[in-house]
Parts: sequence; structure tokens; C-alpha cells
Amino acid sequence: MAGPRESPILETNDIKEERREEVSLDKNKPEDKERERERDNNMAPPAGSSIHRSSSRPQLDLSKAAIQGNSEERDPTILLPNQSDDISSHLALDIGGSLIKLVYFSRHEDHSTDDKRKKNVKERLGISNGNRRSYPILGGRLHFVKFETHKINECLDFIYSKRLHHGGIDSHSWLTDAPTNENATIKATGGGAYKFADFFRQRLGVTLDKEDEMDCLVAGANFLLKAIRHEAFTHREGQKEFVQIDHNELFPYLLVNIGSGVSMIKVDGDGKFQRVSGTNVGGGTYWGLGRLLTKCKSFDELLELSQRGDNRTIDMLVGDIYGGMDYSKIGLSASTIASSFGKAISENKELGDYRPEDISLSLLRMISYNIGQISYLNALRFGLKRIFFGGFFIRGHAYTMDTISFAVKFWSKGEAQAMFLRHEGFLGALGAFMSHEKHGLDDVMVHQLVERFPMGAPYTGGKIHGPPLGDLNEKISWMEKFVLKGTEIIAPVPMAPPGTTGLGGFEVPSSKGGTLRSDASALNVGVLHLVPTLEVFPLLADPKMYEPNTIDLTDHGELEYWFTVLSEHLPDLVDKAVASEGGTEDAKRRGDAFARAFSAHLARLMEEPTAYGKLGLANLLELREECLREFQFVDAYRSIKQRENEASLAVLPDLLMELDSMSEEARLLTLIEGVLAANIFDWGSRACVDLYNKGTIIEIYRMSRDKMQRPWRVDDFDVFKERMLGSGDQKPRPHKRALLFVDNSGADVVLGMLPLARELLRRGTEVVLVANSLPALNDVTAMELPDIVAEAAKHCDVLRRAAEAGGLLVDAMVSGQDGSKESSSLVPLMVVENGCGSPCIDLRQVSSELAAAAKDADLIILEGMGRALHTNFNARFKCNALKLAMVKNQRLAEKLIKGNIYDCVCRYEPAR
Ligand SMILES: CC(C)(COP(=O)(O)O)[C@@H](O)C(=O)NCCC(=O)O
Ligand SMILES: [Mn+2]
Repeated sequence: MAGPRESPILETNDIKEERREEVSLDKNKPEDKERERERDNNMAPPAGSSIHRSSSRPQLDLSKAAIQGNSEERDPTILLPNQSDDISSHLALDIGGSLIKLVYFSRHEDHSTDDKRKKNVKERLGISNGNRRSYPILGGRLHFVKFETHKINECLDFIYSKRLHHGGIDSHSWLTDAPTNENATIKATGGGAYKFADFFRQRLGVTLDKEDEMDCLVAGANFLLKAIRHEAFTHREGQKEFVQIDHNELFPYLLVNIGSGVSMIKVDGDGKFQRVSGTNVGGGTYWGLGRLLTKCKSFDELLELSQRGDNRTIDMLVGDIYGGMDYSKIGLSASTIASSFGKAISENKELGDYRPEDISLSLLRMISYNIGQISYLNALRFGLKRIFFGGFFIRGHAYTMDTISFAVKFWSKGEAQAMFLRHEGFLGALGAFMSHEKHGLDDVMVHQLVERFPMGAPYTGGKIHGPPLGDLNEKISWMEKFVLKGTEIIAPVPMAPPGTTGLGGFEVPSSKGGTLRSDASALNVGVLHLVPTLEVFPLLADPKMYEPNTIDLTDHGELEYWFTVLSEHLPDLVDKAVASEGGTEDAKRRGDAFARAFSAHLARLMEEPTAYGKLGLANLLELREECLREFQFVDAYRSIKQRENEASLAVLPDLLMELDSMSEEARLLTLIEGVLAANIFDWGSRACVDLYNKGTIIEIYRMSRDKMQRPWRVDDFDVFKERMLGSGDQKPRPHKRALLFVDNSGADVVLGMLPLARELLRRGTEVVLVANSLPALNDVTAMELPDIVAEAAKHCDVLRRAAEAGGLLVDAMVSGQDGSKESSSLVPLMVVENGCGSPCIDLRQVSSELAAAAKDADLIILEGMGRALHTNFNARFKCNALKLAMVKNQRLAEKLIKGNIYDCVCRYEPAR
């Protein structure tokens, strides 16, 4: 492979053009002044971030960061207008004795278009930053990669190929056209920051800016524990359980970092810590001794071996001493290790007589127990109850974690708790990254980070093929390669070249027979997307207690069932996706790669459900959409959605006439029935898709409505009706504002939710239609809704006036036809995006637009299985809430409502 100096620089002319445009912004030209002003107006600082620009040190300045881009785009952008020229702060390194850990930040170019809907909504909702957008994904991402230290050249090649030493090839920004800055610095910690300083200078022309290792470890751990929801977990008897850590109760704790050696640090706060102990018996000891004793070629190989080992052949157990008996008086079972390697003294055997597998396991247990015990003693010394273990010795290895947990539990008699970190090996590197003054990361909140698990690796066969991470063609051929090999893929997230350890490589032999998987240390850390505009939905009654998922996938039967459902749905989904892109050869290739990638994710999760953090059904459904987007399927159900919208809009006038002829009470019931009946149009449900072959949309809609019979399986309609219409002479005050979380396109939104919205508007309630930011199945998106509303408004004065008042019909030429001239109130109808691209909704991470709309809302209506049943069924709100859905899955119906497929849920819960 070419050395760093000779590596080609990957750059296209287009990129250069765009950069030039940005660079040429001339403050003296009037049009440029205008652009600059607009940019300033459009980009408000992310909520809660304190903004300073450092005077001299390199930094990643997130102040006035704005998410921009077109929602059709794969990688929308975060624009960092205040980013200084020196962007070497994109990268930080932790160069340890065995491994180099690398954390880097990437971002993407802006291609924003102005969206009138957004501007209008923001004006109405009083959001000042007129152009701030939120997406489930965006251009600001933190990546985690590692290399073996003795392969430092690979690390340098990687840094060079991605141009991380002076900005990053992903960051097609106005900043990166600069030639390599000879004064560029890279933050680095670990002993190698000293040892390899000259090497980095010679090879990359950069200076390593050294940061203290302990400072970095603590900063990294504190960041992870505060900013990432499912970071810490316990591990007992092979079971991982994520622990929710309250920020206010985080300190003090003991941080045990197990690298080559071991450090034990008492952490009392941000930057407040003391190294209280350590041990020289650590990861280096295991690897060093193991290498001598087993002839293994790598740490991971040694760990792999241990998985097939039996330490009883070497360790002296209590039972060996007590004739197979427990020593129960002091609480020791016969299987307890009395003396590690103790059997070797009493037997007349040579090294070659022992199996390397057994040696490796014995060694692993010896070192893990020892570390667990010393950690416990130090926790005891300072009265600490929580011990977090980090460092690459652990490598997500179940046996290691179980052994350490056992030691801590055993010696503390259950008083202290051992916890592990998903990003265990990256504490130092993250801390070094954070050490850049005011790059904004220290202000990041849990809800602003979204972790994604892309296939993403551009590497095969141990070589960097470039272009770097994210290139579609590379990904596809990478997936195809595994077809040719005819191998089962069960580790979908390799992110570093095989030959490095931990994160990657299908090439690494499996611990389980012939299948290919990432090595034993499968770390499963994804890419962290920073989305500063995400917020917690303000109407949640108790955000800390909120759990979006209803179905618990830790139940293995449940997990198996949903995996089968999703796998069986896959061929049909691929057909739709390929057809949506014109059925071209390219689309077929991508479709195939998508199917493989998603199956690989499923298989990986089936093997280890907690591999990507806590797993709920919503995560699985979202993963599928994300995976489609990764292979650039913009909207698989586009044409189905269009067809169903048109068919439904054609019958809307008749429905509205029918409704208008009814009494108030009958109308409300018919409207709710209509919503439930129309929720049958769900292309994610196997049963429903089978139904669609049996008739036209309108026929199915009629059939569904005809079958509506009260009482529904969950039926709170009468309570809702009372709140809406009152009882006797008492007329209740109308709701001020209702948020309607809409679901599917076609009849669902046109014949179900829009007529309900119209009723609310008529009663003087402002209505906000809340729709997806990005497509998911046949769900309607916020981008599509204004056109649908405009069409509907042609047949309805109420909708037209409200949509005009809400700024939805700026361009539409609409004239009313339904003759319902009554109550010409000017309550607005608005559309906001929810910040999601999934059939479900996690209300801990919604768009700032939705959060703003929620401020004045006193009624929310959640519609559909995804939003009201799979997620949020148990959610409680500060305002009145109505949950409406038809259950289109037999198993869910039985489990959730003890009913049957096509049963309905109308759950009304008054404000808490
Ligand atoms: C994906 C869905 C949640 C979408 O339902 P919706 O929110 O549109 O009502 C639902 O179709 C579903 O759970 N499907 C998988 C189960 C099945 O095929 O029966
Ligand atoms: Mn849906």
C-alpha cells in the first residue's frame, strides 16, 4: 500500500466548486452581506449550549450551528459558521501500549433549500431561528476506530486517506481547501503521544498536542455517562442490563481503566478526580503471558481461545483440595478457584501437555478476578458503590465481564456494583477530543445524540480501498463479496480494517464454528450523530420514567417472533424499494445489498439483542428505515402513497357531505370510527397487504368502516365525547390547540385524520398535524402534507381558511365548494415535522418545531400502531391524550388488548 505521503487525495471537481463559492463570501458586496445576515438570522445557537470562541487553540465551534439540507438528501448537513480555519480538532488519538484509539468528527456540505412551510410554521409558533431544521440524521458525527499500535502505519494511512490531519475529506466544507497546515496539531493522549510524536511529524507533518491520560479518561467517562442513554450496563451470567444513570447522582464513582496496566481513579466530578490505585497485572499481562504460553498471534486470538477453554485442567479448585467437596464454612464452593495455575505444580506435565485454550482461560480468569478484587478493595476504601470498568482489555467479552462482576459481587457481598461501558476503549481518545476548548461537546445533552449503526466500512482484505467511509459503491461491493463467499454474515458493523482488533472485520475467524463475525471483542459502537435541534417532548408527564417501547424484546420468544416478521417482509420491501427507483440495475444491486445488510443486522441482534444498546421493537423498525436510507432508497412507498392519496381525495367531498348531515354527537362518533377504519391502510402489516389484493382502496375502506362496531376492544369514546361535547346543557370550552400525530398516507390521513382535524378547527381548536421528517413505510411526511391539505381544501372552506391562517396555502389557488360557511374562525391548521424517520416515535427526541408547537397544546392525538401501540401506549402526558389505532397483527392484539387482529383501540387519558 502506498505510504501516507503518496496516497491519492480523493476530491472531485464539484466539491472544489462548492468550496470556492463558500470561500468567496465577500462581506463588502451587498448581496454577500445579505447572505451573511440571512445566515446569521437562520442559525441560532443550539439550546443550552454556551458559546465561546477560543482565541488561540484549535476548536470545533458549534456556536450558531444549523442543520441544513434537503430532507430528500441522504446526509443532511450541519453548518458551522463559526468554525475556525484550523480544524485539526476533528481528530483525537489515544496511543496506548497495544492499541491506538481514534475519535474523529465528520460533517457534510450544505445544500439547503428554503421551505415555506417551515418558515410559516416557525413564524406562527414564534420560533426565532427561522431556518433551523431537524432531522433524524445530520452531518455532524463522531466516529470511533482503533488500530493495533504495532501497525501504526495503517493508522497513519487511515488518517491521511480521510485527511483528518487537516480537516477531513467528508467535510466538503469551505474550510478544507487549505493545503496541509504545517502547524497543524492533533490532540493525543497515552504514552504513544510522546513515543510517536516525531513519527507523526515526519509522516503527516502534524504536531501531537499531548493531553494528560488521567484527565482524558475521566473526561471521556463523564461525557459518555452523561450524554449517552445506554452507555453503562451490568453483566451477570451472560446477561447485559443497561443502567440508567441520573446525572445528579453520578458522582462519586470508581473508574477502573484496564489497558496494558490498570488505573483506579476516584471520580468526584468534572475534572475532579484522584488516581487512588492501580495494578501492573492488566491487559498487557494477559496478552504477554498468553503469547508466550500459547503462541497466539493476537490478543483477540487469545480471547477466542479462552472461549473454548476449560480452566479446571490447570487451576487448582477448592474441590481439588477438599476431595470434591465445598468448603461451605467459609462460603467457598468446590468449583471456586483456590489457586490459579495451581494444578500445574502437582502434575508431571510440560507446557505442551496443556491445551492453549485452557491456558488462555485460566489466565483470563486469574487476571479478571484479581482486577475485580483490587477494585472492590478500593471502592471499599472510599465508600464507593459504583465501579465502572473501561479499557480495551474487556472488549465486550462476556466471560471477562462476568468474572469481574462475580469478583466485585462476591467480595462486596452484593454491596458494590460492577458496570461496564459500551465505549469502554475510547475513554481516553474521547477525553482528548473533548479537551479542545469549547468545541461544544461538553454541552451536548442525551437527547441530542443519535447512535446509528451503518455498514459503512470501505475496507476489504486488510487494505484501505478508499474512498473513505460512506461511499455507496464500496459498501455494495463489500456486501456482494460476502455473497460470493457464500458465508453467513452475522456481524454487520465492521468499521475498521480487519487486522485491527475490536471493531471490525468479517475476515476474523469466528468463535462459533464456520460463520464469519467480528472478533470476540465485537464492540458494537456505532456512529454518534449530533443533532442539536432535538428536544424532549415537553408534554411528557414524567420524562425520566418514559420508556417509548411497549414490547419488551428481552423476552426471547418475542424477539424471535418480530425477527421472523421482519425477515419475511423483506423480499416484498426490496421489490417496492427497487421499483421506487425505476427498477434499474443499479437499484437492484442496491436492493440486494440492503437486504443483506439488514439481514446481517437482524442476525447480529438475534445473537446478541443488546449489541446496539437497549433493544425495543421501535429500534428494529427504525433500523430497517435507516438501512434503506444507507443504500439510498429515498422513499420505497412513494408511488403507493401517491396512488392512495389520489383515490382518497376523490371521495373526500362525499364523506364531508355525509358528515355535515349528521348531528354533532353522531358526527364525532363517525369521525373516530373513520380514523380507526382508515388505519387499516398499513403497508407494514403482512395481513393488511394480503387484504389489499382483494379490492380497491375505497372498497376496503368501506368494508373496514362497515365492520366498526362498538364497544371497541379499548373504548374510552364516551369519556372523550363528554370532554368534547359536554353533558346536558354544559358546553365545555374547546381545546386551545391539538397535536395530531398522523400515520399513513391515503385514506388514513385523508379520510380519517383530516376530517377529524376539520371538526376540531370548526370548534375553535388550533390543529397541528405532526408528521414524519423522513419517509417510513407508507407514512405521510411533513413535506407531503401541505399538498394533500391543499387538495382537500379545494373541497372544504373550513380546511381552506384554517390552512391559510396556518400559512399552509401560500401558493395554492383554492376555492371552497362544500358550502359550509359557518364559523369562519381563524384558527390555524399547521404542519410540523416530528424529527423522526420511523413508523414509531420516541418522544425523548423530537424536532424543536414539534417541541415549540407542544407548548400551547392541551390535546394530543396519537394515531396508528407504531405511534400509539408499539410506542407510547403506556406514555402519560401533561395534557389530554387520545390514542387511536387498529391492531393489524394477531399476536400484538392478543398480547396487548387480549383481542384479535383488526380490533380497535380508542384510549382517552385526561391530563395528569
Ligand atoms: C410497522 C407498523 C407498526 C406500522 O403500523 P401503523 O403505525 O402504520 O399503524 C405495523 O405495520 C407493524 O407492526 N407491522 C409488522 C407486523 C405485521 O406484519 O403483522
Ligand atoms: Mn404507518
